[in-house]
Amino acid sequence: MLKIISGKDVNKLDLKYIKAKGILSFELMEKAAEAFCEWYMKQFDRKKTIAIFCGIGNNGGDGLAIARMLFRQGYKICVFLYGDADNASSDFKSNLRILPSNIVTKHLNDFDLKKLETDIVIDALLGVGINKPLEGQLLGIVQYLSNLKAVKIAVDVPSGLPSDTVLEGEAFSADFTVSFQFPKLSLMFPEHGHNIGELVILDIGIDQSYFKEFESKQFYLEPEDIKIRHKKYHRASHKGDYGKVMLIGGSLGKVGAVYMASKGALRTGSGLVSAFVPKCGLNILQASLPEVMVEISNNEYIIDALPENMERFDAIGIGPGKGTDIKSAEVLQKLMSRYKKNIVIDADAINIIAQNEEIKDLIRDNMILTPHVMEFERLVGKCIDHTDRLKKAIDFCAVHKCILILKGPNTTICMPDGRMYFNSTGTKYLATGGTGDVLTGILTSFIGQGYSAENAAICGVYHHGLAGQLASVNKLHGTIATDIIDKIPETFYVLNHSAGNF
Ligand SMILES: NC(=O)C1=CN([C@@H]2O[C@H](COP(=O)(O)OP(=O)(O)OC[C@H]3O[C@@H](n4cnc5c(N)ncnc54)[C@H](O)[C@@H]3O)[C@@H](O)[C@H]2O)[C@H](O)CC1
Ligand SMILES: [K+]
Repeated sequence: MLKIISGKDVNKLDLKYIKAKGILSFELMEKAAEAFCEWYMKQFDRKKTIAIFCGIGNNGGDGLAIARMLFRQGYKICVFLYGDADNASSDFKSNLRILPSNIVTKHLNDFDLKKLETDIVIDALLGVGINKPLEGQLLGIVQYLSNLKAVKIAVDVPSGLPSDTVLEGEAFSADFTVSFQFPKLSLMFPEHGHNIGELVILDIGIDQSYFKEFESKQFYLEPEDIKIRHKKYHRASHKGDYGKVMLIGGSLGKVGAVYMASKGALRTGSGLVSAFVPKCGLNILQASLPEVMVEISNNEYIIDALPENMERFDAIGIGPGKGTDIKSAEVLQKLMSRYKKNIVIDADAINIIAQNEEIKDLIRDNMILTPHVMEFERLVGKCIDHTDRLKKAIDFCAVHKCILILKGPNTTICMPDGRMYFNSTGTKYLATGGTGDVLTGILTSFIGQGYSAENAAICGVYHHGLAGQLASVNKLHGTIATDIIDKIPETFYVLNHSAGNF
């Protein structure tokens, strides 16, 4: 798990580390540049021309070190400087001194960017040291480079993006953002999706123990965090050990949602999965998913009653395809007040809660809510931006003592005590109908298998994102929710047979 600290603390963190290790800050910059080059060389061949844009701070220093290292590996490099080198950081100056003299180096004051021809742009103009929005010449440069037909890579953060808050004005638009040691908080914000591109986090060796003194309850999930939470089963485990769960949902035309949630639960490993649907869902589910036991409500088209003897189940997921009519609302209210084990609340069940304060008051510590951004704002009101959204999410959890999973890029698990876990798996291809239903099934399954609600949320979100990644490898924008379900089992295999991030 990587602690996400403020960009303002990065300098302090570096100092602490270099002091403890007895190394120079220059050497830490070398490590960062080496990590970047190792990643870069795996992605791009030597034929591609590279233009590296360097400011005069340490981000620019990284850029110069990267230029030197890639040049020595036979890559075609041109360096562009911005700012007065006399005022540069000392590690920038050291790197400029040792920049091989046969690297073409130009100052942006003396170069007409329209003449630039390059395959790759590396942006090392500004990092976490930004102290005001971009303006003037620098803004013009960033705008020009953002629109260039080239592969664009941002070092640490896209230049112009503040590390912890929402962007004011403009920032570099990257295809890849390669951030050092931990993702800066703003890289988690949906508002910055088009600035960040694909996010890569590189370890530069600063151990988590150095992060202890920096106040933060925000974390970025890593594969190890999931593996240590997995329950171990033995050779004589029986289906009772894998849990008995129920998924409640569906209405006329939306029975597929319960199908996906139920199949998601089965593929996550539940021992027994039951679905509770309106009558119209019975034949559909029995025919399409014979592994699921189907129970029906009295009404043909909507859920108008609760299943008998709900305590049979180890966990219940409710919401997918359910509808928001009054009868459904009553059913939800009864479930939330009577069922004492864990409940996963999704989709229309969240929409019902958003419209009914009395039901909202029933949210308790045994519940996990899984809204996407729009559902969340229905629940808490319009949010100004993602900073506001995250604050409201944490306040919501503190008041109701529940877990809230805010779905989106870097889906965020918010805990009642203020902790936030940002997911590191997932893909833009998950943004398609039904994927939320799959998550409900996965979460309900994990809880049914005996995971704590917290561990179920962490593992569930991670596996769901990874299944999305695996499913979309060849299908890209054609990936659909049922493809993701089919990849769930493989996520356990992939996770257990690999090291590092995905
Ligand atoms: N542990 C790590 O992650 C490491 C990170 N490294 C890199 O260092 C930068 C941060 O470097 P810093 O010198 O603190 O700041 P910057 O390079 O981002 O910029 C400072 C520079 O820019 C001027 N400035 C600020 N805002 C503006 C603006 N809007 N317009 C123009 N100029 C601006 C400011 O006055 C300074 O002169 C981090 O991101 C990493 O890339 C290290 O390599 C080591 C390890
Ligand atoms: K940058």
